[in-house]
Amino acid sequence: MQLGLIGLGKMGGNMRERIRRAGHTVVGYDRNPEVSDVASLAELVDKLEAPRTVWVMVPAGAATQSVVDELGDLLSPGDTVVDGGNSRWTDDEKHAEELGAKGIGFVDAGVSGGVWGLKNGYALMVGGDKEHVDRLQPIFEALKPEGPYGYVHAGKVGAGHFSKMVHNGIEYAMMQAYAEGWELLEKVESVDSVREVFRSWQEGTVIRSWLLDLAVNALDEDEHLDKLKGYAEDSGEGRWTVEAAINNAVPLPTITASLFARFASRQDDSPQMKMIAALRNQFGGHAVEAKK
Ligand SMILES: O=C(O)[C@H](O)[C@@H](O)[C@H](O)[C@H](O)COP(=O)(O)O
Repeated sequence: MQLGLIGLGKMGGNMRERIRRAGHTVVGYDRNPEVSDVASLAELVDKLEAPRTVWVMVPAGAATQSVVDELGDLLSPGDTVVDGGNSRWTDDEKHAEELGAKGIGFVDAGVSGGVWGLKNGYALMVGGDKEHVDRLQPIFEALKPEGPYGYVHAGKVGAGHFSKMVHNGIEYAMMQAYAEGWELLEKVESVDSVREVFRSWQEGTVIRSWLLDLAVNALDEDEHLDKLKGYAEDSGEGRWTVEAAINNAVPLPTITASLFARFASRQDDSPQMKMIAALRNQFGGHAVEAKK
């Protein structure tokens, strides 16, 4: 099958390789000419036979919107666009409507696997109409892991990205739980090597997981994580998970706390703890530490 693939960064570049290894033809476009197969989106569209399928793998938000807009002008009725980025699910309905008005199909695909996807495959959570999703089956087969799972047609447009968003919310909470356990173990003198405790958990325990394996990898590289600053960014999906929970009145205390822990990591000196120190001092005369 032929596929146009837009965005050849860490994810898209490896996906092009995995799809090619499965015997398909991929025409890739990236703003960086060194990795791009064609010079423009128009050339990419020209190189594909109708009905075309074009997979968008660029950052969520404005970048994805601008590519979808351009594709809406370049593609023809009967073609299909797939958004495989970490887009907000509410953008999917908009994109499906905008493209649908021109007779172009739209599929949203949540893609998980990170930099390991080329080797292990990418887990895919897909949303869209069956006719559009079915057309993409050969590509989904090429990308997904080899086992029986790792792919789901989760529902209508938006369901793929909504599922991936919740996956990422769970990812935040699991990482936070391992991180908290690690910090506590590091604190006590009775444990000789936290790394070896983590390693022992990789087999037989209730909490074994790929994230745990990756934590052991990280500790093998830097046993006490001395080389890192305790600072974590977020790309949006944790926030959207919490927003969706509020909109649906679903309690998500753990995922919400793990998102807020990242915000706290970006503060060198906590403004709210200043207020707490000030109030303890006001009502109880408790000592405060002066800023140096
Ligand atoms: O399943 C995955 O492969 C990851 O979740 C992937 O999608 C990415 O690493 C996250 O988007 C990072 O998200 P944050 O920047 O929000 O931690």
